[in-house]
Amino acid sequence: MLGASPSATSNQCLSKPPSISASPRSSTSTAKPMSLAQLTTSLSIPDSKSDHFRRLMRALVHQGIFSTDQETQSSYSLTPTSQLMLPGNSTSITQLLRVFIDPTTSDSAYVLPSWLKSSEETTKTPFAVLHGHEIFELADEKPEFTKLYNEGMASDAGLVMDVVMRSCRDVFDGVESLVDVGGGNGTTAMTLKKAFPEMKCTVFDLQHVIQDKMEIDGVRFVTGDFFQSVPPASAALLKSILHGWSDEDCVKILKHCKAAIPNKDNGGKIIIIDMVVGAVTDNEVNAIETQLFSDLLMLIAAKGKERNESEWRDIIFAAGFNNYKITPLIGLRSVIEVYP
Ligand SMILES: C[S@@+](CC[C@H](N)C(=O)[O-])C[C@H]1O[C@@H](n2cnc3c(N)ncnc32)[C@H](O)[C@@H]1O
Ligand SMILES: O=c1cc(-c2ccc(O)cc2)oc2c(O)c(O)ccc12
Repeated sequence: MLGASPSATSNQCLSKPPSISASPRSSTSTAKPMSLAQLTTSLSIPDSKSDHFRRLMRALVHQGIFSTDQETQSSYSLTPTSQLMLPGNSTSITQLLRVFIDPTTSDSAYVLPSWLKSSEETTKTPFAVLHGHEIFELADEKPEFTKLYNEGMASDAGLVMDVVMRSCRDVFDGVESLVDVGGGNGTTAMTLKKAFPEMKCTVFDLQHVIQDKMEIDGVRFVTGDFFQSVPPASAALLKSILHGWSDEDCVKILKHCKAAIPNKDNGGKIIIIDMVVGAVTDNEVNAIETQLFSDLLMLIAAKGKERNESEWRDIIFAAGFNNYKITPLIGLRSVIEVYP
């Protein structure tokens, strides 16, 4: 077990959560329903396959990806879920879904049965058993997958930061400078810089992600390894980082973040955006099921796990922090503010 458990606060900040369906900013989100014939024509599906396609649509309607009029079932409309897959808007998560279904990711699942039975494979993920490298070590061998992965994470950042900015932006009030630890291509930091122009924002990530970027739209880019050190700032942001690492690794990363921010008397804080298993807003159908499937993705593709509050508390206090506050967001994620 990791450390003792001082007091902590849990908070549901979303008395009036923003609706996901109101989120995508695209003219097509008000698209008219389409008949089966219109769909097959626009997708170049021949008449001979029309009934096969209807069966696919029937399953997708059942899944909530599309809706149809109950009586005639003759036309199909977008749902809030499919609106999140529309191309060309900042909250589209199509690229993230492409990461999940890419064989580089999904084929790792087939390694799980033999991996579970083997006592030798505890240091490598099923992903690494299949590919010979962990996901962040593939840049040289599979540059197209690494590009897709980084774009997928950026698309996730577009959606999640839209929700954060509309429901919890006060989390960032008064933060003079912020380092986005493992900040990817800078989507999150650029959203923050737009919302808080006075904030000094730094994106910190591995060399193959930062490449030769120095500064974009006032956001600074710095290459490094969060297992060595983290650049100093008033606040350190960890979005979708810690779920990818073991408890021991998380404690190391958090300790480096603690060293990078001001101490208790000078207002430093860590802002974690990740899942807290079980912490979901009231209006979420199947949210916990989706969190548990995300945990299985971490099982095959990373050394981490999706954590419940008690597991978060253990690593936060083991890294020497004194308090934390959890704010569940609409969707699957929470914001965890962590104080020295
Ligand atoms: C799951 S992605 C999250 C990206 C971004 N925070 C977001 O939510 O869109 C993890 C990020 O951590 C970076 N990363 C992995 N290992 C790292 C290390 N040792 N030091 C710095 N960054 C690292 C990856 O390159 C990647 O950009
Ligand atoms: O393969 C992944 C996927 C993620 C991921 C999934 C869904 C999201 O909304 C955000 C991120 O994160 C990963 C990660 O943090 C890691 O260390 C390895 C693999 C993945």
